[in-house]
Formats: sequence, C-alpha cells, structure tokens
Amino acid sequence: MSFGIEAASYYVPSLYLEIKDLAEKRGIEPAKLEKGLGLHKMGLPDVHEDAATFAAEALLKLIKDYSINPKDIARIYLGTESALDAAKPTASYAMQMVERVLEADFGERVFRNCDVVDMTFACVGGVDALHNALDFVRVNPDKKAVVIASDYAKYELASSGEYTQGGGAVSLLISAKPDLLEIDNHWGVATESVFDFFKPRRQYKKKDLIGAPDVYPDKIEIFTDEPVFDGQYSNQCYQDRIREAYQHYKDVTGKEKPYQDWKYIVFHLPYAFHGKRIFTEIYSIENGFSYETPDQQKAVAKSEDYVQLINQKIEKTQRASSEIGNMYTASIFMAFLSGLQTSFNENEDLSGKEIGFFGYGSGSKSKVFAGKVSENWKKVVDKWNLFDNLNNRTAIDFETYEKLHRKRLNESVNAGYNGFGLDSIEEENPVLNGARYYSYKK
Ligand SMILES: CC(C)(COP(=O)([O-])OP(=O)([O-])OC[C@H]1O[C@@H](n2cnc3c(N)ncnc32)[C@H](O)[C@@H]1OP(=O)([O-])[O-])[C@@H](O)C(=O)NCCC(=O)NCCSC(=O)C[C@@](C)(O)CC(=O)[O-]
Repeated sequence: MSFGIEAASYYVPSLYLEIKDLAEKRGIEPAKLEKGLGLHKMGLPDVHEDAATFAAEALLKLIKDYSINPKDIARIYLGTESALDAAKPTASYAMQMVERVLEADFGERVFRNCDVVDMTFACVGGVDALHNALDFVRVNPDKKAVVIASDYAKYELASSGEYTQGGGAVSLLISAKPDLLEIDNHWGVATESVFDFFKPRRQYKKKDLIGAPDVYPDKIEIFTDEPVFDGQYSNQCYQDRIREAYQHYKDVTGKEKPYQDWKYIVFHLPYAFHGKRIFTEIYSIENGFSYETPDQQKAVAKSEDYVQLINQKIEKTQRASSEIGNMYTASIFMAFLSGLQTSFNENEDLSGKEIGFFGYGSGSKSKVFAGKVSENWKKVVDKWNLFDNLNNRTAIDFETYEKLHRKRLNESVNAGYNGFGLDSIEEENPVLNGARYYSYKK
C-alpha cells in the first residue's frame, strides 16, 4: 500500500509590490535582489487577510476543486508560525470559515468530528504537519487528512529581511490514494536549538506603548509578527541542518548519492535562489571534494557541472518563489507546485520520477524526505494554473505597501474582494476581547 499526496491547492494573496520599487526606495541595487537573490515580486496580504484567511481559502479550494466530501476529512493539521492567538489554533478559525461556506451543501458544523490542530516549528512546521498526517493515514488507511501550510512572512521595514517578505498557503490532501506523489516512509532529521530567527514574546514597558490601558502591569508581553534574526547566521544554520539531515537520510535509506536520482530537488525557499546557493556544500561532499574560502565556494557555484545541476533539478522549483517571496511553512510546498506546474506546462512526463525535499525551520530543524510522482499527477496539476493566477494579481505602490505594513489602512486596497476576510476584532466585550470575526464574500 502506498501513501502520500492525493490532491493539492494553494492560495496566494492578490496584492504584490515589484521588488525593483522596493530596491529603489531603499537604495539597494535592483540587480542584487533580482539577479543575486532571484526576487521579482513580493506577495502581500490585503487589510482583510491573515494566515487564517489564507488557510481557509486554500482549504476551500482543495475541497471544491477535487470534489472532496468534507466529512471524509478526519484531521486537519496546520503548519504555521503566524499564529493569531497563543491558545486558539489558527486552524480552528480557518475550519470554521470553511464550515460556514459548506453549510448549504453539507449542513452545520461539517468538521464536528474532525481533529484540528496547529503545528509550529518555524518554516518546517508544514513538513511536520505532513509527516504526522502521513503517520496518521498509515495507521488508518481508510481515512484522509488535510495538511495546510499558511503564513505571512513579515519583517521590519528597511531590514535585510524586508525584501524576502511574502505570504500565502498550500493545502494537501493526504491519503492511501496518492494521485500526485507517493511519499516514502524514510525521514532524515537534524535538530539543534539555536537563535538564528525567532519571534519572542517581547516585554515592553507600558509607557512605551501609546494608549496602553491602565489594567496592564508595568511590563506587558505582546506578540509581534516580526522576527528577531541574524541573516548570515541563519544561512549557516540552514546549511548545517540540511547537511546533517541529508546524512541521516542516507543512513536511514542506505542510499549513497540520493539526490542524483531526484528529478527535482525541492527546498524550503526563504527567497528564490537560496536552495541553489546553499546546496554547493552537499554537492561538494557528495562529489568527493571540499572548499575553504568564499571564493572557492563561488567557483563551485559557477562550475559547468553545478550550473547544469541547477538548470535540471532546481531552477523550475524557484519560479513561483521569485513571484511571491517567502511563504515560511508553505514555501517548500509552493516550490514543489512550481516544479510540477512548469513540467505540466512544458508537456513533460514526470510519472514515476523521484522528487527529493529539504525542509528547514529556524530554531532549528531540517527534514529530508522523498517521493515518487504518481501516474495520475496531471489530473491533479490540471486544476492549478499557478503562473496564470500569479499574473492576475494587483500591483501596489510603495506608499500603499508601507501603510499596509504599518497597519495604517482602514479599508482593503481591493475593497471589492471575493472570499474570506477579517471583519473585526472584539474590543468592547471583555470576555471576548481579541476574538476575531470573519465572513465570506461571494
Ligand atoms: C537572506 C539574507 C541573509 C540575504 O542577505 P543579503 O545580505 O541581502 O544578501 P547576500 O549578501 O547574502 O547575497 C546577495 C547575493 O547577491 C549577489 N549580488 C550583489 N549585488 C549584485 C549585483 N549588482 N548583481 C548581481 N548579483 C549581485 C551577491 O553576489 C550574492 O550572491 P552570491 O554570489 O553570494 O550567490 C537576508 O535577506 C536576510 O537576512 N533574510 C531573512 C532571513 C533569511 O531569509 N534567512 C535564510 C535562511 S534561514 C530560513 O530559511 C528560515 C526562515 C527565514 O525562512 C524562517 C523560518 O524558518 O521560519
């Protein structure tokens, strides 16, 4: 019996900022961002959007596009690091939004008996959700689970992370009928606790917070959606963890050079070119040589053989990331969709081809795993139209972007939007303080 991904969907917010507009305003050479890091556009949530609406959109689309009976979904595992609440899972918000839309066809509370939960480990939380969903269906082969990875990657204005921002969600139906990808039960794992990128509950003095009500103690804890990070150190941690997890994967599988058999090497992409920049180390180890200096590393990156490897195994998986930016938990799955959509558009047959994955989450953990593309894959990909949809988004100017970022816009940029949106956050009723209310516009 085989297990894996039966169907997949995604949601990308409809607004974007051209990277060259950001570069110009921040005094950065556009070529550094476009040719150095592979960035073209940055996907951004509108005023009414957040990680819960992204997740709800991706879940509803999955159910509708593949005519899934929602009552057949036994679990919904949501990988996210953009939690809206420290106790109530974002998955519970997303699930309820979708339940209400499905009410007309399936009756009230269609997910009443569904086991719904969030999983958090920075960007690898979506892979953790997938791993656990697969374990669940392996034990219960007659059941189906949904994995959603949903995030808004937000950094401080003018920081070195700003140009890597992005957001959106990917949803996957996991079952014993893997029409898209059969996933092997071999996992390479590497973990080390580090501070490369994290989102602490920072303490602020009340006097620093304009308008803080008197009921708070002198120091209060608040959540922030912007991380504390050290960019170059995070690159190093990523490189170290994927090397260790890949070695573990080789130990577990007994394979000597697994990536050489992979049609695509799919990475967690914090920005489009990250995978190809970081993979030189594993490539060198596997090919029996090493480098010491940055110049030697660059020589490897530019070598004919390595460039060929990028063109064959990585480049197509980068394309969506260049148009969206970091999607945190969803990035690795979007890279997978990008590769498959490109092959589909180019009429390539992927049936039976093996695909390898390098997940990474700051803080830090990597998971390496692989799967085989199923014979029915085209039927699944047929629903995506990924690049057409990315071309249909709305560009915003830099001033609007800054206002959105600072939460200074009261109305959605796309005021006539369709779909899920946040209506309000409770402020009046003390026993509901902070509750979020959403609705669906047809
Ligand atoms: C990602 C960094 C570190 C990049 O940091 P940076 O300082 O902007 O860029 P850089 O100096 O590392 O690289 C610039 C590249 O552009 C090239 N360049 C320069 N000028 C030109 C030019 N004129 N024309 C053409 N190319 C040019 C330059 O040569 C170089 O390419 P290389 O040759 O080294 O491959 C930064 O944006 C950052 O701090 N981002 C936030 C953290 C991050 O994304 N870290 C990545 C690894 S950790 C991770 O993936 C986890 C994460 C972040 O997703 C979070 C989670 O797990 O939850």
